[in-house]
Amino acid sequence: MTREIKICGLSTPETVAAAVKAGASHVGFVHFEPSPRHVSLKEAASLRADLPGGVKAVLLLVNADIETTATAVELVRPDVIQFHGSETPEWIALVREKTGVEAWRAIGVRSAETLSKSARYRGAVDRLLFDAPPPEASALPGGNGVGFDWRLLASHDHAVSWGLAGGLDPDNVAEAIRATGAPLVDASSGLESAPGVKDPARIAAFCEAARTAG
Ligand SMILES: O=C(O)c1ccccc1N[C@@H]1O[C@H](COP(=O)(O)O)[C@@H](O)[C@H]1O
Repeated sequence: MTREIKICGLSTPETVAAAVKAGASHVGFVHFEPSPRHVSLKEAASLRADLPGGVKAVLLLVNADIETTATAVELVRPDVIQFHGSETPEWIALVREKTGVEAWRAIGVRSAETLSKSARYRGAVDRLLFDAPPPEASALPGGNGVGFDWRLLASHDHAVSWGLAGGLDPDNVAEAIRATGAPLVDASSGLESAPGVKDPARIAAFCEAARTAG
């Protein structure tokens, strides 16, 4: 299987270049002010403009309103919007219909029930991204560097294209792939030397480990 690799929370041309060089299929830009990885729409547009054709730009939004979403699509021209808040299937389907942009919805996986309930996004999204639920004390709905019980995914009958996120790093991504069969893996904080500061060596190691996982 050709496995896709998303490197998220990039904020500099150097780290975007490192992700591209390492073989990422997707690079992600977080537009959410409380995040240490937040980039303005102007910054995201500039980073996106330098991407080579084969690498997809993912813009991460959290419960953005209609104006912000429309401006974001117009300025950044993302290939994908990653909805990482409490966006409903109806809202996402509407945005997708109006913009034509591929839509992913992050789901914080607490239990097998969460997974079965995520089927309500079928038809509204192009991909579900299974992530850990945020720890109680966190101000962020994602990007917390925590994982969840991958065994839940191994026994789940996927009705929608999907990917795996949540606490992935160069040391655990191969095991995560073996445990879940994830067709796409996504990492952010596990590739940093400090919050919001991506480490090119960790990006390269993550991509290599994901590519060569058995
Ligand atoms: O990265 C953030 O700051 C962030 C903020 C708000 C929502 C999601 C966020 N990150 C995304 O969460 C997943 C998992 O991240 P991690 O690897 O556990 O750090 C990934 O898609 C991040 O881009």
